[in-house]
Order: sequence, then C-alpha cells, then structure tokens
Amino acid sequence: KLATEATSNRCNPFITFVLGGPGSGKGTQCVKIAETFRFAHLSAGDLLREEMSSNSENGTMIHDIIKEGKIVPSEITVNLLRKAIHSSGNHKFLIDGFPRNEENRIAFERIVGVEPDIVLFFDCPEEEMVKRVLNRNQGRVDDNIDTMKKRLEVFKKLNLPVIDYYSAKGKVCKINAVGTVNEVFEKVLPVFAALRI
Ligand SMILES: Nc1ncnc2c1ncn2[C@@H]1O[C@H](COP(=O)(O)OP(=O)(O)OP(=O)(O)O)[C@@H](O)[C@H]1O
Ligand SMILES: Nc1ccn([C@H]2C[C@H](O)[C@@H](COP(=O)(O)O)O2)c(=O)n1
Ligand SMILES: [Mg+2]
Repeated sequence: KLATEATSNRCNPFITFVLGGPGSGKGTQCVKIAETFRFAHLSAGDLLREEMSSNSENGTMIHDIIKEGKIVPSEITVNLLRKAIHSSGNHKFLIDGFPRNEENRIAFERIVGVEPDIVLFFDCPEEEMVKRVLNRNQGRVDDNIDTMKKRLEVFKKLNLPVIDYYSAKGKVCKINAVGTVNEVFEKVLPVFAALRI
C-alpha cells in the first residue's frame, strides 16, 4: 500500500529516509538500491566525514562529535544534504542515516521543505551490529567498541522515537536486516519494484 501511493505526477523530489542502528547495513543496501532503481544515494555520515576532511571551520567539531558517537548539530547536516540534493540532477533520493533525532527531522522539514515519502528501517539485533562494525575495517574513527556502545545508546534514545513518529504516519517499511547482503536485498526489492515514480 505504502509504495503504490507514490504517483508519477509530482513536482517534489521522491525522498526515502534510510534508518537503522549502526552497522545494520544501511549503506550496503543503499548502494544496491541506487544501482538497481537509479536513486541518488546521499549518506549523511559520508557528507559529514567529507566535511571533516576538507579543513572546513566545522571539521574539528564534527570529528569530535562523531568520535563520541553523538549527533552533529542539524543545521550543518541538513545544509550539506540540501546542497547535495540540489546539485544531484536526480529526483529520487535515498537519504542514508538521517534523520537521527527529532531536531534533524524538524530541521529537514524547515530547510528542505519536504517530508519523506517512505522510511526504510533496517532492524538488526545489537550483537550482529557490533560484529559488523568491528569487522568493517574502513578506518572510521567511530568503529571501535567504546564509540559503538555510545552509538547504540544514542540510536535507542534518539533515533527509535523518529522511527516511531514515521510509523504512526504509516511511512515505515521495516526490513529484517539479518541474513546475507543478497538475502536482505531480496526483502528490499519489492518495496521499490512497486513504486511508480
Ligand atoms: N547482511 C549483511 N551481512 C553481513 N555483513 C554485512 C551485511 N550488510 C552489511 N554488512 C557489512 O557490515 C558492515 C556495516 O555495514 P554498513 O556500512 O552498510 O552499515 P551501516 O548501517 O551503513 O552502518 P553505519 O551506520 O555505521 O554507517 C560493513 O562492513 C558491511 O560490509
Ligand atoms: N544525521 C546524522 C548522521 C550522522 N551523524 C554522525 C554521527 C554518526 O554516528 C556518524 C556516522 O554516521 P553513519 O555513517 O553511521 O550514518 O555521523 C550525525 O551526526 N547526524
Ligand atoms: Mg553507513
């Protein structure tokens, strides 16, 4: 039902928020969805990491917040997303790892001026997320057990309420994130195959 409500006569971009705990597989699945269904994949975490490495005035602050497993002030993240949306040339977006808290959600609505069409939620047990993050090996400052424990607490306290908010609006597609990458993608496929955009 959710997916078929999207129609082709629309001016606004088609926005999918992609949520789930740290290491649940959001980024991995977004790459596959973007390839298969020609969505632009915008990862809030990747945009913040690029900003952190670009010697911007906010770089040190972003680094310290990410290392602590906390959430960067929404104005910074939403403005990075806004610029990426406007320069993408696409009209279908996967916004990965956003909104992480109520402040993110409200700032996006205010600054970008749209609500998501759907919200994908990758539901994964904590021990599996910990295992995946500690094996990720991409040199991220937050891929260590101390930061991971903090990120899991932040996820439960701040991000689950955002998922509940969108659930109450009937926008959430919950995907069981346990299984191989391809097995999880098999569960994601029907959500996007049903869209008419
Ligand atoms: N279904 C899966 N089974 C096993 N490993 C997986 C699966 N999906 C992703 N991974 C691996 O787990 C790690 C975390 O995946 P990914 O980076 O996609 O998660 P994420 O949700 O984007 O995490 P984060 O919020 O920290 O960015 C990666 O090393 C990835 O290759
Ligand atoms: N909306 C967001 C997204 C990410 N961050 C910061 C804090 C996260 O722990 C970190 C890594 O993000 P990920 O790659 O796991 O999506 O980036 C944030 O503050 N706000
Ligand atoms: Mg990710």
